[in-house]
Amino acid sequence: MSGFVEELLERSEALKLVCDSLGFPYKMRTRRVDIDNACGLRLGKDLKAPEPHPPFPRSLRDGYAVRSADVIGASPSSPVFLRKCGIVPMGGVVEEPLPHEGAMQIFTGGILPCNGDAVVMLEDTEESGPWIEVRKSVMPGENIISRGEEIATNDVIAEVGDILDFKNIPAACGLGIRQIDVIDLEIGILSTGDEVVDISTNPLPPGCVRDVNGVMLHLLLKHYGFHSRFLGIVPDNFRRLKESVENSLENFDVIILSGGSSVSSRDFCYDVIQNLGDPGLIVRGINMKPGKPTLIGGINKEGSSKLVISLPGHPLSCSVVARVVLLPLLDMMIGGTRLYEKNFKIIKLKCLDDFISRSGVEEYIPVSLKFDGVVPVNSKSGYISALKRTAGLAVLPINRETTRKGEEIEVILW
Ligand SMILES: Nc1nc2c(c(=O)[nH]1)N[C@H]1C(S)=C(S)[C@@H](COP(=O)(O)OP(=O)(O)OC[C@H]3O[C@@H](n4cnc5c(N)ncnc54)[C@H](O)[C@@H]3O)O[C@H]1N2
Ligand code: MOO
Repeated sequence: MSGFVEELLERSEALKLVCDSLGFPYKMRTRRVDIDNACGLRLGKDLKAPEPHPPFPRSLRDGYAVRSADVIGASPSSPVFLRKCGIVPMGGVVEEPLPHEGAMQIFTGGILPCNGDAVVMLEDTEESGPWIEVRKSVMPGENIISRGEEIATNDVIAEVGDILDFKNIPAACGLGIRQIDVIDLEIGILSTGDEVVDISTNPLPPGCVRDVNGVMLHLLLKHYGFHSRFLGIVPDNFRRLKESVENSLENFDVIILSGGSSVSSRDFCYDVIQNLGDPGLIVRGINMKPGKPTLIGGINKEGSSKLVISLPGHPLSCSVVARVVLLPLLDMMIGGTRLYEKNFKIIKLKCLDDFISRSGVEEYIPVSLKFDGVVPVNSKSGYISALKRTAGLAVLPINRETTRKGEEIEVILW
């Protein structure tokens, strides 16, 4: 039994204390994967462009490559005549430079011939025998994209800790990258509680609950780019829990527990984390609602540190603490405060209803998103389906009571 907690840390104080105690950010292990298998993983090293993009100046239009100086002043009433001199083949290059007062036919995406610095669009021209009548002037660089204009060699196209997905993988592919170093972080999940049974249990014995938290944590981590392994359900027994956590720490960098973090005679997470070794328990309780019984600790072992975090058993509370405490810690572990701030985006939205809270504790209220603002989601910490109606969490600061309809509120999006 862990006894009652009088002094609770604020969430931000708790995060800082854990970072300092466990020496975040870590020098992370990485593993190399084919880019085809990288989606949904976290980048382990800054991804640098091996070549510029585009690697050559390309036309953005169908038309004629020209020297812009040759078509100064061209207009429908005063066209300029250029000599037609060949076609730029798609997927190939022309060796001959564009001569003075020459126009070379080019298609969208074609490589600009040497000496050409702009493209006149087809509709601003007329072909007449060996001549191209140009009816519009172009500026240098008009209708083209120059070599390296978007990405120069060695530009960082994604940073350590970024989730690899549809936003950055296509650019990496466009630059010829075939393999990517991703973060190699081993995360284990343990559910605790005599009443918690495997999700395959049917029918459910009276007094039992199927393990919602184990599944939720695994999927939530996956959604945010972390691979985890579910390690089973441990009964409310100090010796069994201690053994499970200690054995798991042999192979995992992070152990996430859920349940058994509160103050009853059946809650053993406190004692287990306290007895881990150095530093053991770092945070005992956070001044937030839900999430008060959150415990955070760790162990410094053979030059590397490991994190153990115990989340509240109630499923909705567990997911809220996972979002606002666990994920920030993982971000800080792999990429420091920079990555945490990048991923912990808070936006201000209009309340379409009153948000009732009490002063003295930071509250996180699940919200659903409407066209012009947010409304609180009707939920209790023991609910298991509230998340599906939840677009984010409204943050009611410690010193704030009710926020009224029409006022702005800060929201962390899922
Ligand atoms: N006297 C007090 N009682 C409670 C306090 C308190 O301050 N004083 N805090 C309450 C709060 S807040 C929370 S949150 C819970 C957290 O307690 P635990 O972390 O010890 O969680 P348990 O008691 O083990 O479980 C709570 C609840 O959640 C169910 N549960 C647990 N694990 C799972 C799982 N993997 N999947 C689905 N459901 C799970 C469990 O059966 C309980 O119903 O304590 C309050 N009490
Ligand atoms: O803190 Mo409990 O986590 O409010 O439901």
